[in-house]
Amino acid sequence: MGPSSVFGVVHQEQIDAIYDALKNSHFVDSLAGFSLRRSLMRSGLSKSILFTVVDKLRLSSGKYFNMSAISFTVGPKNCSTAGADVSKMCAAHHAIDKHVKDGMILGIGSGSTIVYGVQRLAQRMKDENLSVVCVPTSYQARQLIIDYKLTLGNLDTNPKLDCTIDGADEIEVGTLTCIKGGGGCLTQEKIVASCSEKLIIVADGAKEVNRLGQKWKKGIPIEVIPMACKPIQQKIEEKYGGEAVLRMSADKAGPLVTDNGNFILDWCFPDTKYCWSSVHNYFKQIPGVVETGLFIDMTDECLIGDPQGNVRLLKKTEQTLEL
Ligand SMILES: O=C[C@H](O)[C@H](O)[C@H](O)COP(=O)(O)O
Repeated sequence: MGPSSVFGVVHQEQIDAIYDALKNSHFVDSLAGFSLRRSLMRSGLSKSILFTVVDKLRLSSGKYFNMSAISFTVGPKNCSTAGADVSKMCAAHHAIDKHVKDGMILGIGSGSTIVYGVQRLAQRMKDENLSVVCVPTSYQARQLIIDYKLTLGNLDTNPKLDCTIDGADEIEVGTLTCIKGGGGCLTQEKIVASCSEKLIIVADGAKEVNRLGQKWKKGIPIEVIPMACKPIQQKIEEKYGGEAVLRMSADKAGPLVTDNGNFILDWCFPDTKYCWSSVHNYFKQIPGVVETGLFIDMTDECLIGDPQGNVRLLKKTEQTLEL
């Protein structure tokens, strides 16, 4: 156990891990500004850890840091997540800096990575007095837009978007085909992306694979109308094998209900050699299937962050296989 501070017990190992992950990162330069107190309210970390890390960063760089960005960098109990979250943050910051321009209609994706993007956008809006309309892809995204006082749009008033920035669960290098929906959001994400000039995916390196399914073992999310769930399950398993599992809610008894009032089947596929467009088309023609989490030929570029604060650009280099 580490030394005590006015805020309680300080866990030295956790502090060192967070500090090491942050100190050489390029985004440290962009962290100035937000009020310490407001940011602490959002933080999952203890005050002792946050204050100690920020003091170390402040001393080593002579800058004042945005605590909200730092507070989202690690989980409160497990500092091994620091690397992945620094990677997500760098990718999301880079995407906002590179793609967001004044006057834009921007789609805001869902998940944990996009939170960093919204934070960066809020900062840019303030610093540069930008005017950007944000169209959400989920209830979570809508709430983020409201919380960060961004301008909330929708597809009725803004049916054409300049760009959408979103996360992904797995990305196939070469084709940039993605699996999305691990957090239960996929249908609205796909609708908004389909209305956008560009779809930019932001992620950490753990999501990159040569073939879908190499790392993501939770299956392809498929949003279904609840009363059609059982027959859809059977049809999928008969056609392709594997198991289509009804996703259960973590905090309520029973199935997870999506933002659209539907269920999700996670199809855990037995192989990695599929023609994904055929699989997607087969699923889509089953009555009751609303959408699949396969994003094929939609992504324009992926920005992949690493724990050192570098961001790599992935472009599409291969055609998607067609039957
Ligand atoms: O349902 C969730 C969305 O498709 C997310 O964009 C995806 O799961 C990636 O989320 P995260 O950024 O948390 O890895």
